[in-house]
Amino acid sequence: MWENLDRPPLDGRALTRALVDGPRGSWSRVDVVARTGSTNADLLAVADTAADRTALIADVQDAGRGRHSRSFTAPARSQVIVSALVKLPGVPPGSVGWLPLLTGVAVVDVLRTVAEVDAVLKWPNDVLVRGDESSGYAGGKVAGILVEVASTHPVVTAVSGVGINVSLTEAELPVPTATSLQLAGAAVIDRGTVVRAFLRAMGSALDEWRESGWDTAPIAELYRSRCDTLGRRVRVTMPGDTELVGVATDIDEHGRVVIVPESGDTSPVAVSAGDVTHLRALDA
Ligand SMILES: O=C(O)CCCC[C@@H]1SC[C@@H]2NC(=O)N[C@@H]21
Repeated sequence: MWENLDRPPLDGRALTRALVDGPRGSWSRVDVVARTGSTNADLLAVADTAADRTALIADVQDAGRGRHSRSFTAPARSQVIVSALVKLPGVPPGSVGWLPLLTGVAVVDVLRTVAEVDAVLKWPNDVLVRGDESSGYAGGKVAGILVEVASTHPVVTAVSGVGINVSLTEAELPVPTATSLQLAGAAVIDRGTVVRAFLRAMGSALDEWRESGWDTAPIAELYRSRCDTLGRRVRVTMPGDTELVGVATDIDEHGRVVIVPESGDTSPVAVSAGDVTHLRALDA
């Protein structure tokens, strides 16, 4: 299944032309490669010397990396695979954690406006398409984001990697809780169109963040209004496999999700890392 290259390739030249230089949200360099192991790993390897705003798009990725050391794989040419190397001179070290959330907002906005699907965020940065009872479509995770920090001195340098499921069929989904733009009935399932819109949106968001003097409050506001975790009953599995069940009430000023536990000590807990599962509300 993985070696089947029947799906159309990306037009690398057109992407580079459209994204390098020009107005707001542009990139210093955009490379499109036919095949690689991991676009995140490739950019991390050149992080010291590469320019700020270097993007790497892969037509096919063989060893994609996911959060918590998981793998991220799919059939050839069925996903948008893109990583962005950014340098954030003068950003307070504690604010770097907003980069994945800023990336998530850019992905959601592009999926809503270009693909016209009902995209939302599950904290911290899984992108879901909401289900639709009337059509029987169950929804699911359509995109994942992995931010890896290359260095913090002298300049914070990080790679933000995004994988979007574009044309996977039901049988090709890696897990039953995943979905793809095609399965969601998206208006656009052309990978070039989606990745181009994403890099423009991400570039503009980075411009605005830098111009604000790395103010995180506007990102927090954008993030909260797109975050489907808020107000829900959730289970959070934290590093070390400790679990917390309660209601997610806020995203705090550090980007942490605030949970009010439903049993034991019910004081709010701010969680900085973990896997969230959206649960059904308890019966009244
Ligand atoms: O959901 C997750 O666990 C995050 C997945 C992130 C996958 C992307 S695909 C482009 C970039 N290169 C990688 O190796 N990983 C990220």
